[in-house]
Amino acid sequence: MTSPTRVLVLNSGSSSLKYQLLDMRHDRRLAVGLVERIGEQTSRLEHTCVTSGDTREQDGPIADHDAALKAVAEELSRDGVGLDSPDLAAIGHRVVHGGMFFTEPTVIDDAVLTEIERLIPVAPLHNPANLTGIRTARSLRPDLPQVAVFDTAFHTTMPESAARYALDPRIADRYRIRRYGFHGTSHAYVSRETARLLGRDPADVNVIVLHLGNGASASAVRGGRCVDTSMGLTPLEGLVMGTRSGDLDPAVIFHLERVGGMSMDEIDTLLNKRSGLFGLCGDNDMREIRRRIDEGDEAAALAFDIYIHRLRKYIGAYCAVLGRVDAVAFTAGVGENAAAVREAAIAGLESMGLAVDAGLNAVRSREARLISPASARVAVAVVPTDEELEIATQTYALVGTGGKEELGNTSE
Ligand SMILES: Nc1ncnc2c1ncn2[C@@H]1O[C@H](COP(=O)(O)OP(=O)(O)O)[C@@H](O)[C@H]1O
Ligand SMILES: CC(=O)OP(=O)(O)O
Ligand SMILES: [Mg+2]
Repeated sequence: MTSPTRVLVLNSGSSSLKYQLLDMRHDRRLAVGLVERIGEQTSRLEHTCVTSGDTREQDGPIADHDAALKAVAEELSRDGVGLDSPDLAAIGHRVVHGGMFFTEPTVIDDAVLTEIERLIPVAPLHNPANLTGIRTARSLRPDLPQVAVFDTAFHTTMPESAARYALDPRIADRYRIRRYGFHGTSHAYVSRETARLLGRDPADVNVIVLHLGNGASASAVRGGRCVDTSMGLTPLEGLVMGTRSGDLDPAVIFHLERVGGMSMDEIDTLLNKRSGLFGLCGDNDMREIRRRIDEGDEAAALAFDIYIHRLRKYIGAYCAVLGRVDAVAFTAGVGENAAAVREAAIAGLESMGLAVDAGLNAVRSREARLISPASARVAVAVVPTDEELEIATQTYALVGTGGKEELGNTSE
């Protein structure tokens, strides 16, 4: 019997589940989909069978990630590519926090699950959802290798000068407090694709990657290795995000507790879920914010300005960290789609070799593309991320043909 060549990738977010089924041997996507607003009354599943081009939608409450994955499994079965298929080689899971321990994609066993669980306090929005996805997938196919691909892994190359906070190392080490960074799968993929777009070897290229989704982070990548990134111990540090504050004076927390009378849990919820763009203006979707700005809404305009100001500070900082910058790459929901964000982030930076061509910036496309004028010293690019493809590639490299025997896989 020929070896199975398909990989199912699960990217569980705090309230969403994105998934893709890929055939790695033939380099083909078979199915893609998304479950949104998990846990609310208005959940929605959108499933596309790529081979037939059919899209099916399902509206109605989906209680948790367990129910979401079971609904996805049913959709895949309807297309004849269910989880019971002998063609499935593995399931690859995005796991947000891998701490110090996981620097590589890892086949999941009970010990790995325990370690991911132990990291919940430093990724409270993400690791619980990732764990539910893994447990449900294991219950549906206990015989199949399940692989964890960690958001933190790409950032483990950061030098100590960037990874450490200015804290007494005895305290930092005891509590494993350091800057881990997140969205690493995306930063790795996008920095490599940017080099490819420039027709250069990733080892020779220095890139600033701006991953601007609901969560947002920037990274400085020198020759394919991360040397700094904006998220820290948890995904709260750095840029202004959809609902997260990003950087603030840590004394704000003391002040809210001592003067505002808030509990630590209330402050945690405030900073993670009710801050950022949402906290500033009541909306976390950049499309809605731009629409409100066009109607003259001042709160939306100020939220946009604060978002852009922080982003520009990180671009400047990472120019200094890298010394020589070859490209700035915009990616994820906002970075790929919001031309106004890209324009405002780069405006007036000609002295740093950065500029955006208005015509190129206005083009809408799913392809990686340059948006800087031909004369610019530094390339500015839009490079769509594909965390699922990257997770599938890493998963298949670990358990696909060759690795299978070693793992003692008995899926046939
Ligand atoms: N056409 C668009 N214009 C501006 N912003 C967009 C557009 N499409 C999506 N976005 C932004 O992208 C965000 C989602 O990005 P995404 O990378 O999918 O985030 P996540 O993976 O964190 O859920 C939305 O909240 C919205 O702000
Ligand atoms: C780590 C993180 O912030 O992830 P997301 O953008 O999916 O919330
Ligand atoms: Mg994302």
